[in-house]
Parts: sequence; C-alpha cells; structure tokens
Amino acid sequence: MNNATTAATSTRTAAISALGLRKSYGDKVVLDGIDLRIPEGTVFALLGPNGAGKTTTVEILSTLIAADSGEAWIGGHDVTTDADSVRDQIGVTGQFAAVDGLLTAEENLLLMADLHHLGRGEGRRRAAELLERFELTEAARKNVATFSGGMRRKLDLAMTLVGRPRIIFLDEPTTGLDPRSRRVMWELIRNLVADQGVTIFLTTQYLEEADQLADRIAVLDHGKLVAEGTAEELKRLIPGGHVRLQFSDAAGLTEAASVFDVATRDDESLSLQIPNNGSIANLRALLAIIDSTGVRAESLTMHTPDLDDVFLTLTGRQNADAAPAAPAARKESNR
Ligand SMILES: Nc1ncnc2c1ncn2[C@@H]1O[C@H](COP(=O)(O)OP(=O)(O)OP(=O)(O)O)[C@@H](O)[C@H]1O
Repeated sequence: MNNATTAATSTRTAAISALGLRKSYGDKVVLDGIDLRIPEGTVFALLGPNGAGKTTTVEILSTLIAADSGEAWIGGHDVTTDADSVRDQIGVTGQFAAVDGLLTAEENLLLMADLHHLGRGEGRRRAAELLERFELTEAARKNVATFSGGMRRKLDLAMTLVGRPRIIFLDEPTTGLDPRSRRVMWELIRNLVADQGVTIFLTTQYLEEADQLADRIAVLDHGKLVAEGTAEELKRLIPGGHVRLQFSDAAGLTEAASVFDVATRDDESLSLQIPNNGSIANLRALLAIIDSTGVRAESLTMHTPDLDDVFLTLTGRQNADAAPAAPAARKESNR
C-alpha cells in the first residue's frame, strides 16, 4: 500500500473524517478547506464564534446539505455517495427540530420509535428506558409545550438516542440553558460516551463546554480550522500565566512597579500583573523579591491561561459567552 492509499484508508476508518470541505453561500465563503479526523468513542468539539460555520459543517457531515467540494466519511461511508448508510448510523440534535410541542414527551419518543421501525413493545420499552435515564418519567405524559428549555433539550437528545446511533452530532446542545441545566446535559453526554462508546461531534460557543467534554477541540474562524488539539495543548499555544499582586494604595503599587520592570500595572484596580508560569521555583523566586525589597502587596493570585485566552488570541475576539441566547433564537425562527 502506498502512502496516499494508507492515508485514504485511515481517513475512512475514523468515525468522522473529512478532507478539504468547502462551502460558500453566494460570495460568502463559509468553509474554506476543512480537514477532520475523529476517532471512534471520542468527543470532538468544534468551537467558533457566531456565524463561523459550525452548523454548516454539521449539516454537511449529517448529509443535510452538500459541500461545494471536498470529501467526508462517517463510519467509513461517503456522505455524498452513501448518504443512506450515513443516516443509519447518526443522530443529530440541538435545534429542537425533532420535538413536537403539541405531543407529550412519551408520544414524541414513540413517534421516533415508529420512524425507526421498532415494534410496539420494543418502542414502549425504549421510550420508558430513555424517559427514566433522562429523568423525564414524571413529565412523560405532559405536553412538551409546557417544558422548560432544559427539559426540551433532554427530550431532544433522548429522541436522537431512540435509534441507537453510534455517531451523534450535538449542535450547540446547551446554548441558552441556565448553568444547572447545562451541567445536567454535560453529565448525560459524558455518560453516553462512557457507557456506550459513541462518538460525539459537538459544536459550541462555550469554551468551558469544550474544556469539560471534549477529547479534542478545533477552533473554526473565517472558514478555517485555526487550531486543533486537546484543551491542554491549545492552552500551551498562548503566552503563559501571570501573578497578580493587589495593593491597598497607589504608593504601594508605584513602589512595586519600579521593582518589577516586566510587570503590567493597572492603576484603576491597584494591581500589578507579573509574568510567571506558576512553577514552585518561580513563585519562590517572586516571593523572595517581594520579601527582600519590602513590596507591600495585600494579596497574590495566580492566573493560568484558559481557553478564553486561547480563543481571544486565535480569533482576535472575546468568546460569545456574553450573549448565549441569540444564536439559538435566530436558528429557531429561521429554520
Ligand atoms: N442557507 C443559507 N443561505 C445563506 N447563508 C447561509 C445559509 N446558512 C448559513 N449561512 C451563512 O453562513 C455562515 C455560517 O453559518 P452557520 O450557521 O454555519 O454558523 P455557526 O458557526 O453555526 O453560527 P452560530 O454560532 O451563530 O450558530 C453565516 O454567515 C450564515 O449567515
């Protein structure tokens, strides 16, 4: 087998893989050559700001729309030439598309069981099992229209699982949810991977979500993957951490600023940021300087870089956590 054949074979045996995906709408290039290789049983997070092309990527990989060029395989099946086999293996959730608000949770699940041709008994068993696992048993006979956002998201994910997909696409699964509901969803997602070994392709604007759930994270910006790696690897891409010294008055701050000439001073918060990687040796050296020079700091805090810093460095923008509800609202009204 030559190298090219080996590369193509390994691309096809990953749970999800893509080579050179491109997609434009009119003049707007949304995806400008995306390559992916996601091993089975892992969680992959595609992170990007509003409009970066996350949903478009999911739509292509789940056979909803066609790429302009490039290739993609899901569980070894080509999304273009073998779309039916791809659809048999996947579940897609996140936009509430499948949930019917006029039906009860149980009816929604039974409808899904019918679509998957489960027999009547098997369908009922599967619905009951999922209602229990997602703690929706008490609400099973209530109309979904009365559900909270968190309950709807849980039901949406439960419906996706009726057909026992091996590969699940979660498009912004917790956008707009309160912190508690978000944690519940995270736990359900973690259990899915741990108990059933499914592969998860997650899109999110939440850096914390990617950090919490994903084995690997890719950052999508202006149609390209600008970085890919584990959360730790991505954090290593950016400048190291710092120590923040807090002062009670401006005189103390000025004195200290003259001692640490590499520091950044903030007169408003009366603090000084000194680059430091947080190792014991470096912290000890810093404390020794503070002691020997009589710097009068009130307190010291250590800041290690997080994914927020990575995102800001890579995309030149703050992450979108400040406005979580907007994209979901836009999608629901548009689609
Ligand atoms: N059917 C379409 N027709 C024209 N433009 C589209 C269409 N679908 C998406 N776009 C545009 O493509 C770009 C990427 O959209 P997409 O929904 O993939 O982004 P996203 O990363 O999922 O964003 P968000 O976080 O806001 O959901 C946006 O500029 C969007 O307006």
